[in-house]
Amino acid sequence: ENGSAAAIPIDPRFDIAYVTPVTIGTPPQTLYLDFDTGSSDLWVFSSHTPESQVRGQRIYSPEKSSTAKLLAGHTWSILYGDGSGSLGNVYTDNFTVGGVTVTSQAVQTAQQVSYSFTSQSEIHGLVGLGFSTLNTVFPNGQLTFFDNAKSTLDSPVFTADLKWKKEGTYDFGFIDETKYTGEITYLPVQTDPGYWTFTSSGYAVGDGAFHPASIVGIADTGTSLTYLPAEVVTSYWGQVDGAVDSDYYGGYVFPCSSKLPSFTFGVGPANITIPASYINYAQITEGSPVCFGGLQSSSWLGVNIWGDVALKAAFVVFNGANPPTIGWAKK
Ligand SMILES: O=C(CCCl)NNC1=[NH+]CCN1
Repeated sequence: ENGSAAAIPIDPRFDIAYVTPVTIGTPPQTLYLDFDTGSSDLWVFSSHTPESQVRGQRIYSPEKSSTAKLLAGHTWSILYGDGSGSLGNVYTDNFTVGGVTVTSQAVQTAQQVSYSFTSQSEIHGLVGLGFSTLNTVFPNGQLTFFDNAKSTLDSPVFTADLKWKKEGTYDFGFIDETKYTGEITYLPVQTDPGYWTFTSSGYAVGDGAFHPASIVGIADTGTSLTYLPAEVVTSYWGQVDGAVDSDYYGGYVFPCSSKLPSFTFGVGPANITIPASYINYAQITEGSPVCFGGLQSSSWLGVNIWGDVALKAAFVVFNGANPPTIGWAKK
């Protein structure tokens, strides 16, 4: 059975993250979760989360679900690239997204969450869509929702159609031809250690020359911005009046009044262009004349991340066949 679910930006001002409605248990409990191709744990705020760490989030209460079963002796603990994290224990229960149901999905209930999760009331947990090898449940790693659902889908794929300051969609099991233009370019995926890792064929700043390069990075719906090698982002921000790489603000900032170029990245023989407006990410604080860039250096990260700023410029196919591939199309 295929499915389709909304990807809703959690903030009307800028696209920090996108959440998608899911139901868990019997009777169904609805939560809004952040679908994250950059990790592989499905965890939720729960009745096991200390109330001091819950600030407006909906919670999953396994004790209120007749189909919930404790996965005895199993725990989990995850740390994300941005320093946020959470930990807890594990149940299995019925899990439905956009009409696709997995019975006995591992649902990781949080017993601790870091402050950045506590402070974001619109995110009630995450659904990892990376490869299951990254799952942190101990002693037995669990399968992602997509790995569990794959065999019931018409095709072992899911697609991301994220949008700038608008609601997009995640589709499961099929490719909706109305959501993109031209052809989809498929690239090989390196599945070790478990991210959707692919190699971009280069970049261009605005209308400038295309620079062939091999940029190895991950397609990560769970990261807001895009982090690329220092020489790439330096050549981009060098074209922006007043842009500086600020230690104080923790990245490239620029005068909100400055004109930004677009950014184009290669996907095989094709390319995707990120409009300048997507890279004008946000004012430092409400009303500030200082703006924070959506394109930042990856040098401190150790990995290049094609986050939402890049993904929302494309229609992206996460093909879970053997071998997996990733498809990119303009839209
Ligand atoms: O952790 C990462 C980066 C992996 Cl290199 N992405 N996913 C995510 N989820 C919450 C914050 N970031």
